Amino acid sequence: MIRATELTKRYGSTVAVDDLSFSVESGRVTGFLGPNGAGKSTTMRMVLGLDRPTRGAVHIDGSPYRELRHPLRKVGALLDARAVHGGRTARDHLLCLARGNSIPASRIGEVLELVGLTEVAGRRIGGFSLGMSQRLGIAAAMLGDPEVLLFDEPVNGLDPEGILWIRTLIRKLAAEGRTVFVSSHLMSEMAQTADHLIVIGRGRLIADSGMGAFIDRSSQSYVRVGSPRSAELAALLSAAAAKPSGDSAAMVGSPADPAVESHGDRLRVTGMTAAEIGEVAAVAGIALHEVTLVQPTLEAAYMELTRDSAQYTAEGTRA
Ligand SMILES: Nc1ncnc2c1ncn2[C@@H]1O[C@H](COP(=O)(O)OP(=O)(O)OP(=O)(O)O)[C@@H](O)[C@H]1O
Repeated sequence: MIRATELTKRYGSTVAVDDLSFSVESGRVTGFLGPNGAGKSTTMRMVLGLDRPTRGAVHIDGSPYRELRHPLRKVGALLDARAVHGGRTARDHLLCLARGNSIPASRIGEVLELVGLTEVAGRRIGGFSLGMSQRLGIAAAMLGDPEVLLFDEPVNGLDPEGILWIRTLIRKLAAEGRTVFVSSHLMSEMAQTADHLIVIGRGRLIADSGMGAFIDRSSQSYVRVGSPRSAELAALLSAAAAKPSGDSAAMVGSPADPAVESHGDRLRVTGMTAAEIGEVAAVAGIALHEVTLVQPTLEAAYMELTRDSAQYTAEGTRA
C-alpha cells in the first residue's frame, strides 16, 4: 500500500503538489488522473524518493522509499522509458539493476520473456523503438517481483497490440494482489483498466473514488424514469432527493446535486440511484414502466470535474 500524507512540493514559487493525502490500496488498479501540470509525475517521483517533499510524507507499506533495503524488490516503476543508458544491451541494463538489488541473474531471462524481448536481449537499447523501450522499462519494473508497481503513462507511444498487452498485464498484477498505481491521459484506456481513481488538479486532490461512483456522480449521469403517474412520482422523488444520501465517495465540489426534471412523459433524475428511485415508487405503490441508468463516458465525467483545474485550455473547449 502507498500512503501519502499532506504531501507538498514547491519549486520556487510553483506549488507542484499541494497538501495531498491519499492511499493506494493493494489488489486493485488505481488510476492517477489530472490535467497537464497537475503534479502527477512530481507525486510519483516523491513516492520513489527521487524528489524530497517540501512538507508531508509518502510511505510504502509503512516506510519511506529511501529506507527500503532492496527497493526494487518492494517497488517497481516505469517513469521515463527513454531515460536509460543507450549504449548498453537490454540484458546488461537489467543485469546492472539486478546486481544492485541482490536479485539473481536467472530472473533476467524471466522478465525478458514476460515482456517479449528475449530475441533482442543482446541489442543495444539506443536502437530500440519507443514500444520496445516501454517493454524494457516494464521488465526493469518487474525485475524484483515487487508488490507495488507505479506506471507513469505506460501506453505512451504503443501500438494497439502493445496497449492491449499492457492493459492485460496491469489487470493481472492487481488480480495477484499487488498495489498498482497508473497515470494516464487516455481516458478510454483508464476506463478499461482502473478500478479506483485519484484525480488531482493544480496539485490538490479533486476526487478519490471508485470508477463507478466517479462516473455516477457526474451531473451528466442520470436515471430516466417512465411511469403512468410521473407527475406524482416527480414530487415524491424531489422530496426524497432533498435528503442527504450519505454517499461516502470523496468528491470535492461534486456537481451532481439531486434534481428531478420532466422531459415529455419521462423523468430525468440526477443524484439518486435507480434502487433509491424504485424504493420511493414502491412505498407509494406507483408502477414504473422504465428505469434506465444513462451514464457519460469517463472522459466526459473527467472533463466536467477538472474543467476549472486545467492549466492550459484551448479556446472553445470549455463547456
Ligand atoms: N524540476 C522542476 N522544477 C520546476 N518546476 C517543476 C519541476 N518539475 C515539475 N515542475 C512544475 O510542477 C508542476 C507539476 O508538474 P508535473 O510534471 O508533476 O505534472 P504532471 O501532472 O505530471 O503533468 P503532465 O501530465 O503534463 O506530465 C508544473 O507546473 C511543472 O511545471
